Amino acid sequence: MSVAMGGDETGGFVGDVGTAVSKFGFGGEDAPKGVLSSRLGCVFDQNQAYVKGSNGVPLLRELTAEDYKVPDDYPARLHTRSPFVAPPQNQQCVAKWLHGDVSSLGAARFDKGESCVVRSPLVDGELDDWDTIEELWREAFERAKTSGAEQPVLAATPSDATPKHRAQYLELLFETFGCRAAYLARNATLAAFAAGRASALVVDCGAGTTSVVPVVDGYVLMKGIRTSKRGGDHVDAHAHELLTKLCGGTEPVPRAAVRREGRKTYESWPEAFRKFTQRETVRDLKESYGVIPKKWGLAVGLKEDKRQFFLPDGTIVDVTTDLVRAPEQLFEGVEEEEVVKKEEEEPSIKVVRDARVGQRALQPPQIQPPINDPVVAALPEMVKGSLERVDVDVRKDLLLNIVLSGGGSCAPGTAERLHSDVALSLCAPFKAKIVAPAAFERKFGVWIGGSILSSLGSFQQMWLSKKEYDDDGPTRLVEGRWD
Ligand SMILES: Nc1ncnc2c1ncn2[C@@H]1O[C@H](COP(=O)(O)OP(=O)(O)OP(=O)(O)O)[C@@H](O)[C@H]1O
Repeated sequence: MSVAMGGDETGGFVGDVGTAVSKFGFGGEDAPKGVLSSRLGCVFDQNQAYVKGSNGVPLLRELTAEDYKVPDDYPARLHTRSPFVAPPQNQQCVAKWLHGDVSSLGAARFDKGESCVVRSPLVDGELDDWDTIEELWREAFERAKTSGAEQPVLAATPSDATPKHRAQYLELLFETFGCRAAYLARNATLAAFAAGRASALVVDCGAGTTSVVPVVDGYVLMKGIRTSKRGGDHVDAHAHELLTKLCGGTEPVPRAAVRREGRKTYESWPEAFRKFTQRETVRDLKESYGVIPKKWGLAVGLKEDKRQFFLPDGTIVDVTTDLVRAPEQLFEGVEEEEVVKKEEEEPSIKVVRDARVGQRALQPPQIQPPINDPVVAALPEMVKGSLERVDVDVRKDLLLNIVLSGGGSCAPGTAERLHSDVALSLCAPFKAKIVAPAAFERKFGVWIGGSILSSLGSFQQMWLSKKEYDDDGPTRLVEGRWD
């Protein structure tokens, strides 16, 4: 039995936890009330850890040297998955979460000889760190002065979230937060709703990943999902490299180090934390200077007021066109073996985008490799690959409704470039239309879609009640109802 909510009770509390930014607020409103950084500083209790007891129940015990052993896959993770400090093997007790300016707060900890790791709720687009997800919801409820018991809660999940992760999400909402009613919606469906469409091909450029997701009549066509690890974080890493070269090989000094007089401890910060703080400067630069040429191969001019950039320590950098074009990385595909080569011998990276687009324009459509294949595909290729996986009948409609969503799609020129490259790679008589909402709506599109959905009168019977949860359990509910 579903909970029917009527009258003033429509709306609920809506949350979209992202890799870099989490958005929370009340359904029915135009914008999220709270926009929180998803990257949280985490200070562990130095002496205690949770370990699994024989019956699976978490036990608290003193840490041993064994717990601090760096996992075997540490360097690989550092490079390919997350730029942050890896926690010890066993899960330690969190002594304190740091919200807000994690760089400064973390730096202060290091000054005092304490440690701080930075954690993110998603890794490679997958819900990964449930402690961080819980903490973000807790903080959001507190700031909004509400709770799961007071009103229904709608949570946005990645479009390709697995049933296991969706069941875990339900457990979190019903058991940890005592929700009386909840609903899980997929990101792409919500972004399409926000753009006023029930059917669309949603191109979501987030921080951790970029995905292309076909949505038809409000349902995600799972087989058509294409995901790439090239998101805003990847662009930041690329811009970081270019900026360091421009500074003569010296890494930019992070703001947190400048504020802390003389930056005495800066060099001794752990490598991963230093990178995290440096990326903030790079992100500022990318968001205020970054552009994508409207057509492939087009030159980019530097505006008079955007030829120089002030680093936090006062150094002035002469900006280059390569640097402002960093967001163009989303349109470039690279073979994974070549990425590996790049680590060993610097200039061997080969961009395959131009070759591919040029050839594909003359060739009939080809069968694409499977979803999440080892190729880091360029955005237009992902669009094409996604369309090739869905029914021929819906392709035309999807092509006329390519909806841009996510903060990473806000770089000027993204919509025009996508249109140009998609037209070039399609070689079919189809026309493509890009729906590019205003930057604000792109950044918060998923949340806005959740806000619209949760306040529709016809949606109120869709909430899942606590009784249903208790009767069926999360796994059965997820399988039977949402997947
Ligand atoms: N004007 C801009 N130009 C380029 N990138 C931008 C701009 N504004 C924001 N971004 C980038 O968008 C990303 C954040 O977008 P968004 O909030 O959609 O991601 P997220 O939801 O946290 O990540 P994900 O969807 O991968 O989980 C960051 O990488 C940010 O730097």
